[in-house]
Amino acid sequence: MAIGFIKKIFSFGKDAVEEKPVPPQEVAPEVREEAPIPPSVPSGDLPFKGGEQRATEPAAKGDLATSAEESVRADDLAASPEWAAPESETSSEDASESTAPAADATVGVADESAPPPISPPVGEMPGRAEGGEAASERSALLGEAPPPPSVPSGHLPHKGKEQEEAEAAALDDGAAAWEAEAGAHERAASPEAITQDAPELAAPETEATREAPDARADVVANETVSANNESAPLSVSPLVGEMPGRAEGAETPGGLPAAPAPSLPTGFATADKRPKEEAPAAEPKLNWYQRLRRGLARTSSQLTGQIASLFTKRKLDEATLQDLEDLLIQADLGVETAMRITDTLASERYGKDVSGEDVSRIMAGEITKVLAPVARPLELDLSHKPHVILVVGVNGTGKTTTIGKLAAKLSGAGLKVMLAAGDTFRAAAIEQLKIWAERTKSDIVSSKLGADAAGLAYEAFQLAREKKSDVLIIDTAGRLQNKAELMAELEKIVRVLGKLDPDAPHTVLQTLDATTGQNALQQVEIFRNVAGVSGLIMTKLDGTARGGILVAISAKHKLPVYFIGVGEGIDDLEPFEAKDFAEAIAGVAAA
Ligand SMILES: Nc1nc2c(ncn2[C@@H]2O[C@H](COP(=O)(O)OP(=O)(O)OP(=O)(O)O)[C@@H](O)[C@H]2O)c(=O)[nH]1
Repeated sequence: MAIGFIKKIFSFGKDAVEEKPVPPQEVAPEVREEAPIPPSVPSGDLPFKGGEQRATEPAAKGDLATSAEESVRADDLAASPEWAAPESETSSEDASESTAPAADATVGVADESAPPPISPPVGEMPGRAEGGEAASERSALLGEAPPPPSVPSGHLPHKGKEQEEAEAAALDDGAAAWEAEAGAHERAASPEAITQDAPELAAPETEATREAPDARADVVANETVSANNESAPLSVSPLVGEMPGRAEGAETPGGLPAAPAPSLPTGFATADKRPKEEAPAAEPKLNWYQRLRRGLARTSSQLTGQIASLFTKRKLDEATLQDLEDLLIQADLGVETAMRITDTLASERYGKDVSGEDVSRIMAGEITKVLAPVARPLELDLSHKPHVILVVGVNGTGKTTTIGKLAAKLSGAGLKVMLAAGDTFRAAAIEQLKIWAERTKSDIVSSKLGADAAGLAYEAFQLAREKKSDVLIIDTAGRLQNKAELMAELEKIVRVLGKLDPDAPHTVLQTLDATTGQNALQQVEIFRNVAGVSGLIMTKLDGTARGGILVAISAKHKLPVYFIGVGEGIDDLEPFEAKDFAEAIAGVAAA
C-alpha cells in the first residue's frame, strides 16, 4: 500500500508537470482569489469607513474583486461625485442649481442595498471569463492594472487533479499573500491611506470649485446616509469542507495526506513540551476619569518628579520659589498661574520645610481656582429653532468627531439635530460626518467637495428651520497655515448666518488638541478674532496630553470650557470638571 501511495505521488507530480505547462507562480493568484476572506473588517470605533474607503479596498485587494457585485459597486463609486474627476466650472454651476437629494449619498445607498457578495463554491464559478471582464471593467474605472494575462479565464470550472495539486502546493503562498492583503486592507482603513493609495480618488480642489457661488446644498435624511458600511462582508468563500475534493484534514498544507496520529503502547504518554502561545490578556477598558488621568500622567509625573527633587531637604526660600516658578511655566501652566502657586506657597510655608506633596496640594487648589469659573455647561437657547452651533478649530483637532459626540448626546436626549458638512475641503470629512449623522440619527446637509462653505451653512440654516430642528451643528474646515483664506471663509460663514438671525451662530465652539501644547494658546487668539469663539472643547486628553495649556488659556481668555474629549468613541465626551482636571495635572490622588 505504501509503495502504491509513493507511486501515486510520483505519478501525480509527473502528470502535473507534463500536463500543466503553467508555472506555479502563475497559478498562485487563482488560489489567493479563493482563499477565505474575513467576513468583515472590525469596525471598532473608527469613524470613517465610508464609500471612499471601500473604493480603495478593491484596489488593495487587487484581483479579489472579480464578482459581478463588485463590478456594480465600482460603477456606483465611479458615478458618485466624490470619485469623479475634479469639477469643471460648468459642472459646478449645474450642481449649484440642483435641489435634488444629495447625489453623493448614492455611495451609501448603493452600498447599503447591495447584497453581501458571496463567492460561489470553487468549481461552480460560472464562467471566470465573465468575472474577468468585470475585473477589467473595474480596473479601468479605478485605474488599476488588468489581471495578468497568464491567469487563464475559464480555468477554474474544469478543476482537474493537477490543479488541485498545484493549489495545494500554492496554499502556503496563498496564505502569505492573504497576510499581505490584510496589511493593505488595514492601511486602507485610514483616510490618509485613501489618498496615498489612490490619489485619484481625492478630488483636488480647483479654483472653480472653491468659488462655486451659493452651491445648493443637498439634504440627506439620516435614513439615506450610507448604512452598515462596516458590517457588509466583502465576500464569503466556501468552507474548506465544502470545497470539491477538499475534505477537512485530508491533506497537509504541503499537499500530502495527513499522517494518522500514532497510538503509543501502554506505559507511554505523549508529551508536548513546545512553549504554548498565550493569548495576550485584553486590556481592561478604563473609565473616562482613568483615561484623563492616564492622559495627563506625563504632565503630572514629570512635574511631580521635578518638584520632589527640588524640595528635597530644602527650606522654602526665594531661589527655590524661582525654580518652582520656572518648572510650572515649562509645564505650560502660564506665568499667571505659576505665580499664583508660588505666592500661595510662600505665604503658607516661607522659611519652613516643604514636601513635594505640599506643593502638589497647593498647586491643585490654585489650578482649580483658575478653572472653576470656566467649567461651565453649554447653554442652549431652544427658543431659537434651531440653536446654531458653529464648530471651528485647526484641522485634526477633533471638530468632526466632537460634533458626532455632541449630536449623540443631544439626539439621545430627544432633541432634533441637524449636522452641516461645512468642511468642504476634504471628502473624508464629509463622509465622516455622514457616518456620524447616521450613528446619531441626525439629519445631515452636505454638498460637493469644494463647494462654498458659507453657502452651505446658509442653506443648512434654512433647512433646519423648515424641518424645525432644535440644534444645527455646522462643521468647518480648519487650516491655520493659510490664515487669510481661513479668516475670509469663517467671517463669511458667520456673516451669512447673521443674515437669517442676527444672533446666529448662537455658539461658536473651538476644539483644541490637548497634545499640542503652547500652540493651542495661539490658536485660540486667532479663532477668537476671526469667528468670535464663545467656548472651548479640549480633545485627546486620553492621549499623551499636555493639559497645562488649558490652564494658561483659561487664565488668559476666560472662555468657557464645556467638554473634554477622552477617546474616539461616541461616548468619550465628558463635561469639564475643574477639580478633576486640576488634581490630575497636579498628581494629587483623587479624594
Ligand atoms: N484619542 C482621541 N482621539 C480623538 C479625540 N477626538 C478626536 N480624535 C481623533 O482625532 C482625529 C482627528 O479628528 P477629526 O474629528 O477628524 O478632526 P477635525 O478637526 O474634524 O479634522 P479636519 O476635518 O481635518 O479639520 C481622528 O482620528 C479622531 O478620531 C479624542 O478625544 N481622543
